[in-house]
Amino acid sequence: MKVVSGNLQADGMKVALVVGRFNSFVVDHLVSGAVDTFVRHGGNPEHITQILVPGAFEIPLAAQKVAASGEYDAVVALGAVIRGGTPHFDYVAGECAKGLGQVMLDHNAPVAFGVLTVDSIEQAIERSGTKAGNKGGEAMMSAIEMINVLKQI
Ligand SMILES: Nc1c(NC[C@H](O)[C@H](O)[C@H](O)CO)[nH]c(=O)[nH]c1=O
Ligand SMILES: CC(=O)[C@@H](O)COP(=O)(O)O
Repeated sequence: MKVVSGNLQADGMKVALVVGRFNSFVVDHLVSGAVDTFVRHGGNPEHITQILVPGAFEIPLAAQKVAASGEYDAVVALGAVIRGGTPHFDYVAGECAKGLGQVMLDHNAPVAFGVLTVDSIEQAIERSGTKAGNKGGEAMMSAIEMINVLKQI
């Protein structure tokens, strides 16, 4: 049996971070986690472009334009959607996830989902560099692995 898998070497890669600024007190830590992970795996921080958009709802459109440009090996989407008292959360988080999935398949390009979709500020803090890790770093790791595995298929 032949097994195809991707390693975590990021040297030579160009990555775009598409970042929703909403809840920036959390999102800033996701950005740091993503950049640290890229550098720890051999990537050059100068090969990262950060694109800021208002919130998670706007991330897919910017990600689509980035993917269409063909200038980057992957898009890493970062943001934080925190549930409030109305159904708003479901619309914002749902459209963000759906849109990013669509961009990935339409453009045949890796798109990593580093957007927190959480019920509380506590859950967001836990997942942005404290007790439950850093979802920005995890998303970057997935992007690196996907870039490398797709090269081999
Ligand atoms: N409530 C959150 C939002 N809301 C803003 C939307 O993303 C969007 O910018 C607005 O509706 C204008 O189109 N965004 C987040 O990223 N996180 C939230 O918790
Ligand atoms: C995720 C959201 O959009 C949220 O912050 C909105 O809060 P609310 O439902 O209380 O308006």
